[in-house]
Amino acid sequence: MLLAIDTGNTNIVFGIHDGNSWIHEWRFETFPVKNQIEYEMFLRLNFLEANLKVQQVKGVVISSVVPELNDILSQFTLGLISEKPVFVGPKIYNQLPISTQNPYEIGTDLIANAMAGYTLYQQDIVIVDFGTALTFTVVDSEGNIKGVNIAPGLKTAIKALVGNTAQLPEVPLELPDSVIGTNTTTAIQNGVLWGYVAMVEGMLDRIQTELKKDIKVVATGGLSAILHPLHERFDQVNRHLTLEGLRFIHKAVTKEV
Ligand SMILES: Nc1ncnc2c1ncn2[C@@H]1O[C@H](COP(=O)(O)OP(=O)(O)O)[C@@H](O)[C@H]1O
Ligand SMILES: CC(C)(COP(=O)(O)O)[C@@H](O)C(=O)NCCC(=O)O
Ligand SMILES: [K+]
Repeated sequence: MLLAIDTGNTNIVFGIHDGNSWIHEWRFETFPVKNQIEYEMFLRLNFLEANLKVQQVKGVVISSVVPELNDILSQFTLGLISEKPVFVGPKIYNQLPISTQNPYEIGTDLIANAMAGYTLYQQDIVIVDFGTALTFTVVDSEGNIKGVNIAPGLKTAIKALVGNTAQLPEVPLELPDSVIGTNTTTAIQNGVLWGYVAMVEGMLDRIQTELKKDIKVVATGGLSAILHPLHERFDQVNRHLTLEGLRFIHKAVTKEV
């Protein structure tokens, strides 16, 4: 069994892969940061509930875009599992079939997304990740990461709006049927959510125009289901794409299946 840890700015996702599929996915909020023992307790409890033994884990792979957590994460996994974790970062990039122009200026979750996109499809692809940030990662059919675009994620955009205005409230992340808002709630929902539908469509169009070719689009991330009108524009929504990428990275680095 493989334990893959995807540490984002909102959630730490712990995925357990049994060689065939992701049999468990546990989410733990990233902030406030906890100590080693709390992460260990969280995992041990989940293992217990899932009727699994920690000793069944034969490999660990970790991505973190929250540097203050890096040491805590590798330390606590070493306390549980003697296998040294594969920590995604520039030091291991030369062992991967993908390449990036700027290894110190790309999130390791985006490296994982690119690795999954390349390994699964081996064609020009853009991965749209709806997390705390909304990211577009463009990878060509040879595995070269052409570039990345970063925008505020859906919740992040609404939080910024609410935080910077006196009268605007938090609203549910639901797309109204009519694109013209008729009250405060639908005004914000339309402005942000339909606005983001248009932004994602426009961004994909511009990427294709610049590359002068059709490019496959795969969506992932906790908020990938919200903008459902985009789903006809996506070739696929794959909620496990980042975990998949981590699994492929672990495989490439350890040469294990
Ligand atoms: N299974 C889920 N169902 C609905 N919303 C989710 C789920 N998982 C995550 N989210 C929401 O999606 C947002 C982004 O999550 P995620 O993609 O995990 O972000 P990050 O990788 O930046 O930590 C979060 O605000 C979270 O509340
Ligand atoms: C773009 C991100 C904030 C996305 O994070 P997430 O939404 O998954 O929490 C993350 O990949 C990151 O911090 N990247 C660093 C990019 C850079 O150093 O240029
Ligand atoms: K993420």
